[in-house]
Amino acid sequence: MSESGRTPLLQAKNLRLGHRTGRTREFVVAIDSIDLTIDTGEFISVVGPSGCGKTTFLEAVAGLVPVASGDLLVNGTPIKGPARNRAIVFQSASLFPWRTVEQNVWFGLEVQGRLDEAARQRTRQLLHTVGLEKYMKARPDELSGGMRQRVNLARALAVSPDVLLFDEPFGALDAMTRESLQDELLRIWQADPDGPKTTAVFITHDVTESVLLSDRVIVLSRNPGRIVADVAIKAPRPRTSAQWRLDPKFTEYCSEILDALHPEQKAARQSVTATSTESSV
Ligand SMILES: Nc1ncnc2c1ncn2[C@@H]1O[C@H](COP(=O)(O)OP(=O)(O)OP(=O)(O)O)[C@@H](O)[C@H]1O
Repeated sequence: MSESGRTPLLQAKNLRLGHRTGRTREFVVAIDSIDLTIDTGEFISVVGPSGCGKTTFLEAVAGLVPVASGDLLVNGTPIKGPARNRAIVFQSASLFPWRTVEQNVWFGLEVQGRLDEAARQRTRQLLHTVGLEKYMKARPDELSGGMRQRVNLARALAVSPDVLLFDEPFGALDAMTRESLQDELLRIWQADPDGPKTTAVFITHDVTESVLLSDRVIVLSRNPGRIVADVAIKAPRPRTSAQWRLDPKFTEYCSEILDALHPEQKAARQSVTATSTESSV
């Protein structure tokens, strides 16, 4: 059990990650000496400068990048490779163009040999949740970028993973679509009255997005990535986007995270009286 009394879903202990590159296969460190515990049901965002190792961390949790040293555990078990209990939502929706929307959503269940009536029912329910039930029979090329990303999200949720990994899922969308999908994700995440069963690790460059969605925001330093701040976002759930964005505490959290990201700019930021909350790393 962790301090919160909840079961740790994910644990990193003195974790070091990197990549072998070039002809000499030289090891380049991406993440260094990270200690992190994530509880079941928590929504965690990871922010940090470009190249600090956010994607590398996510890929290691997905089992796509090996652990160089230290430990990386899911449910107390070392991660050795990809597994059913972890699903990724990438920046660009990687849908099969020849399959309909519903066939894309139930793809993971089909691969697992679980495509029964309950799976079809779950698919319909998820498409209703993401507002796409009318498009069940459509092909991906008939959808907008935002709609495709909704299908992507429904597909990841369909396999009921223990942990859902988001690699800047809204990064390629225009500002309005991004905001509406952020609101939607917030709603979906809080839809279960017993609390979310899925744990989320969400990579983003957008500080406001991290504060909007998360229970905690982890701030990484420049390459190699080390944790420089772990900010608990104490906003009650269910929270609504419109209400939470206008709360003065929302701006305070954004400033705290920006200060951790760019300590050299802290004094300049404090001298600006009217600060904008639309901030990217
Ligand atoms: N496949 C790879 N082979 C070699 N080096 C890599 C590979 N992928 C990433 N790196 C290096 O590892 C470091 C961390 O990269 P990573 O993509 O994890 O950072 P990031 O924080 O996600 O960056 P960004 O925000 O720009 O997406 C960088 O120095 C990068 O050049």
